Amino acid sequence: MSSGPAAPDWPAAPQALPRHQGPAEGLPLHDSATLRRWEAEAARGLPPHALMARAGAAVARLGRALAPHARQVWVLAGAGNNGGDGLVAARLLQAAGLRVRVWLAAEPASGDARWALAQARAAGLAVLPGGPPQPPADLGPDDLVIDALLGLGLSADRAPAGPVAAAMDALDRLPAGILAVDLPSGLIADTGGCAGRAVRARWTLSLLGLKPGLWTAAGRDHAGAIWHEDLGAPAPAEATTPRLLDAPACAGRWPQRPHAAHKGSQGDLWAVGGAAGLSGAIELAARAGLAAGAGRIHAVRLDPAAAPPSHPALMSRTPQALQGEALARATVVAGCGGGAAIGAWLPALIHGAPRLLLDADALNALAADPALAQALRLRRTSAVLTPHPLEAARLLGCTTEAVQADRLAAVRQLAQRYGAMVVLKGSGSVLAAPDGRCAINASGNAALASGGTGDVLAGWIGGLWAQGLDAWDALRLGVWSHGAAADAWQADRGPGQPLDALRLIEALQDLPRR
Ligand SMILES: NC(=O)C1=CN([C@@H]2O[C@H](COP(=O)(O)OP(=O)(O)OC[C@H]3O[C@@H](n4cnc5c(N)ncnc54)[C@H](OP(=O)(O)O)[C@@H]3O)[C@@H](O)[C@H]2O)[C@@H](O)CC1
Ligand SMILES: [K+]
Repeated sequence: MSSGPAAPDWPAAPQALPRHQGPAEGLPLHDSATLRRWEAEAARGLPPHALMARAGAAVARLGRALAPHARQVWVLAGAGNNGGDGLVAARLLQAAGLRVRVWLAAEPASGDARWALAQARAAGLAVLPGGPPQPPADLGPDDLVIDALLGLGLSADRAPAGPVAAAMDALDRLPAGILAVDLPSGLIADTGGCAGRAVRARWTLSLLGLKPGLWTAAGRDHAGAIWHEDLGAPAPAEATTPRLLDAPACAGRWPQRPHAAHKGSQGDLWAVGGAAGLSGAIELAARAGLAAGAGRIHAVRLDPAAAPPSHPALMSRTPQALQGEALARATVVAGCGGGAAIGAWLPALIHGAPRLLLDADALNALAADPALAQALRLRRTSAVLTPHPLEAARLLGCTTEAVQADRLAAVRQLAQRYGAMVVLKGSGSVLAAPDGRCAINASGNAALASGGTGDVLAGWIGGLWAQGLDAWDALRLGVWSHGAAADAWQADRGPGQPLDALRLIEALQDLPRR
């Protein structure tokens, strides 16, 4: 007979899934209102406390896997159901033989969390609400900390104060890895903003459904590596539910390159910009289009005094060359380094280019001229806009802060207002189409925060689009692979180094096309 601790009563629940598993169009990302509704519906068909029991078991199981050498665990639990999940995990981890200490913010109010507390106490855990959050003195780097302070029930409009704030202070100073339950406490599930502040976790186990805020705005900096546990009740998704844009969502979507391909079969890309002093931007876009595999690349300088492209495979053109047959066949990337001069050419491009991507100064021209916006809306074929937050704010007539406060809402509004597909760049780029589809990009890192990487993105998307992909696929693949190239580059070097735009193009060429 075993003399060790009793085996924990792991309730039956599906294994936690690594994040790269899901349907081809991408894992659904659910907003908090939808999850609340779904939680209530799922709970109706289950025995009492089943969802919390499964959630806590999944947290305990993942914690054991992520910190296999942990000897002790410190669980910080709030007074809501997020804390209840933490209390279930605490009980199971203790039953598995770990030394467990629990700090509880206040006496729980909900029935589920009260049940979890009673079970924990019955199992011998000393849990007294309140008191200063004091970590175990000998907590080491291999040990585990569980952040169960705040989850989906966070009130976004008030910064944590009192005991919860004190617990967050304590979490800031710990040597051990932090596993956040459902969300890093303080992170706003729907937007990725922070309610004043948020915990920086090493790992997050997202429960029931994945939340958009884990991947955009401040989410990436706070969530660490993201895991998902659907609690045996995967939330249903609709066509307009945002999707996670990751490697599986892009697999098999690269343009075809048949053996008999020739430059005429791989599309004509025209990069239009290059005002005096800004010719580098257009060259970067054109080179990226070339790297993407477009057949013929034309670099159009709006100012004859601008330097011609230096890459020998690029054709230097005047804007007058882009009309008639050439325009009717073209994929046009307009605005990189375009200066104010691009505005005069936009009506013809909006009217005549079957595939049109607007970036940088073309977006500024669009924001300043309602007639251009109207012409864009009336186009019968797709257009793509690639604003960064400041350009998005100009296009929406609001502040950059307002755009960043709800990036998904902003990109959806842009897609509706301009009748175009839009990527709002920044940490966790968000994408939307006028028909309501949207996505959040999971790839990319801060190495991309350097001059010219946006020009590369525009040309890269254009180069993929020119080869016959549908606009939404070109946008999705282009955004994801741009970030994935930076991730591959960083994986070789570690974080902290910026990636210059020319090296980014090389990294894009090196990316396997699977
Ligand atoms: N839905 C699901 O998918 C499932 C949900 N499950 C779990 O339940 C969690 C949601 O639980 P929940 O609704 O009880 O809310 P929760 O996150 O514990 O927060 C409430 C507590 O926080 C406090 N508080 C709030 N804002 C604050 C602030 N700014 N600053 C300071 N305090 C603040 C608030 O205090 P009060 O407002 O009452 O003063 C109250 O004490 C979810 O994330 C998941 O872990 C799973 O068990 C099963 C499936
Ligand atoms: K949490």
